[in-house]
Amino acid sequence: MPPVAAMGRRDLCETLPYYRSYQSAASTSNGIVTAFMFDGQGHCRDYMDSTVIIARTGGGLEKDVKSGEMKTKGDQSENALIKCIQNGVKYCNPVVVIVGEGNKTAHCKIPYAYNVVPWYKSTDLWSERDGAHRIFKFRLEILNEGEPSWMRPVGAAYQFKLGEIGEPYVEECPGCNESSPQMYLNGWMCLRFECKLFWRFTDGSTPVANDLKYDPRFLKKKTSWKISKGPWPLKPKSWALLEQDHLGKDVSWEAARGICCKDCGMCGSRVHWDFWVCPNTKCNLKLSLPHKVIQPHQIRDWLRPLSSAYMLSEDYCHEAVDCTVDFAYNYRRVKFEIPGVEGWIKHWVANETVVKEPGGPGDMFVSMQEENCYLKRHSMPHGMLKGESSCNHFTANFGMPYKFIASAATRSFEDAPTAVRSARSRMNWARRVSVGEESEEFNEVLALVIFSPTDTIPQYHDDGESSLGRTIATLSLGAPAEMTLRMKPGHFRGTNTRTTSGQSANLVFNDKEPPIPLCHNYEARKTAYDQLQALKLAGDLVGYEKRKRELPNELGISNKGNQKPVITMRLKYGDMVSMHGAKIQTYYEHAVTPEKESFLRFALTCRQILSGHLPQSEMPGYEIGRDPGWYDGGLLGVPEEG
Ligand SMILES: O=C(O)CCC(=O)C(=O)O
Ligand SMILES: [Fe+2]
Repeated sequence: MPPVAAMGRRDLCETLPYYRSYQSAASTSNGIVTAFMFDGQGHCRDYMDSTVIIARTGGGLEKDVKSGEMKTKGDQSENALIKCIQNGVKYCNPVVVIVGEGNKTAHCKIPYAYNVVPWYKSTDLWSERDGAHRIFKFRLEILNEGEPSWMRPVGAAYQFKLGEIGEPYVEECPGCNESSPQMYLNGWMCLRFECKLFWRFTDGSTPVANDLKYDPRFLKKKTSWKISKGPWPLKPKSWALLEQDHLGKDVSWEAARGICCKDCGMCGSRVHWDFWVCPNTKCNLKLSLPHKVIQPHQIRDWLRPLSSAYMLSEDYCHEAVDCTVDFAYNYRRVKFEIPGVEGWIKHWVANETVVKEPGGPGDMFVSMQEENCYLKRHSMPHGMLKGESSCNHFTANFGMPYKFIASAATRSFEDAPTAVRSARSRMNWARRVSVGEESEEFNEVLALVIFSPTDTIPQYHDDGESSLGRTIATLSLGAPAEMTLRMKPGHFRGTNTRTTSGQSANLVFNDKEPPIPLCHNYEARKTAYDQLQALKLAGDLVGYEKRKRELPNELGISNKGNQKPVITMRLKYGDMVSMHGAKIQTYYEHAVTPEKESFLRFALTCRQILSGHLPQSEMPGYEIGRDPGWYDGGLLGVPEEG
């Protein structure tokens, strides 16, 4: 059995530090290749046994229309991968090999979707011809022949040991005066692409591709390296399981990714926030993941100390956005109104009185770390990779089901951690004081963990759909993050059509909603929109469709480029953002990016899910009662002024 294996690409790439390549076969960084994957159809002269591999480098292939096979498209160039292989030969850097179940070259049983074979030496890199084109080939040789390998066929005929057949035959090229080994039994030839005698036998003839047979002296040569061990254990120790000497490291994205089972070697992504289960059903090892609780004061920015006065706003917005500020209940409230969009966005900047109140954001942050929050990376059904795919961020949903999470994974408020219940109550209070007592109560809370600035989580999205009420509120706990709002591409540019050519002739004018101020070419699009509506009203549907196709060209509408954010809010510990008005979600989208790597941030977002819109099959099996919460932010003393 392989020392390390995986059932899917996500599990593999999230677990192995030496294999982080989701698409290409080689995993490279900083001029080195750390691992090669051999999966699928190889090249006709590819070779693989338990000690030697010969392959062509990937790239430069295209699908043959007739046979469906991948064929060489043009000359391969000396790209970054070639440099990495050259470096491997030059600096004696060993590489790991991963054999996929689709491999057609290995003559052994391939147990799992992906299987790790211990270290190899990169020994040779040379050029050949494939039809009229140049290709690169390389040879790998096992680093430690004495180590048992799962690739060795049991009971197979005798296999020559490396070096047993003798040294390869070496000849000096009369064209370039360079010496090189004979690679094919058919005869010696110079395999330096630059040489005028490249790809020719000494009698001047050129090889017949399918007749070429490797010279066993070259194939089974033993390359002398002074090392016989790879630099790292093949089964990596996960960051999540190590003693942490640096607070917050156990919640870094690197620690959150995946774990290699210490018992069976199966790689598995970390799907649950607080535990890990081996995906190998014959093993099922379950590990609880240690976490050192981060106290609120440990992530405060000492350049921005908290006090019981009103804290600063570090927000900014487009000059056309109407921005007003008021001070209430210990919050500086910055209200943004976007031209043409009914509703508002309000940033509630919290002070120390709020953050430190008993049961307040400080205690909630600790509760989210100490209590069972059921946080999980939910699966993405239409992933492109082999095996399971999932979102990068950990979420948990409580109360009514919400679009991002299957109803089966939603839990009742009775099951929710204290922080989730008090967040609901706190945000219901904020809703009552800013929208009105009679507004619909929040009946759903989505908890979300964000910790890596490289992963803007969630990516630009809106929080609106027909089953949602008009108000959304979110509470930030932990490290600061930046929330940005921008107009959706289709509304900003005036077309939803995507064309690969980017030609405006193929685009269709977007008239689902009228254009609004701040969109591209507003005035002209508004006039065009009114004309289109008039055609529709007059029943001229042919004219209407024709105009929809003519307008993008006339108005210079393209489907390229992204629009800039119109509102940027720096969300700090205990801050809330409320958004009121359905059209904000129709026209605008938002994203939240954490600022500091490795430091934890939770967002608790409340929504009103209108039950009438959910099919009976998606209704939860529990009652969602009224919020029993008592929270009243008005009971806290406010800063004294004057
Ligand atoms: O991270 C946040 O503060 C907001 C998260 C969000 O946009 C959402 O849950 O829909
Ligand atoms: Fe959102």
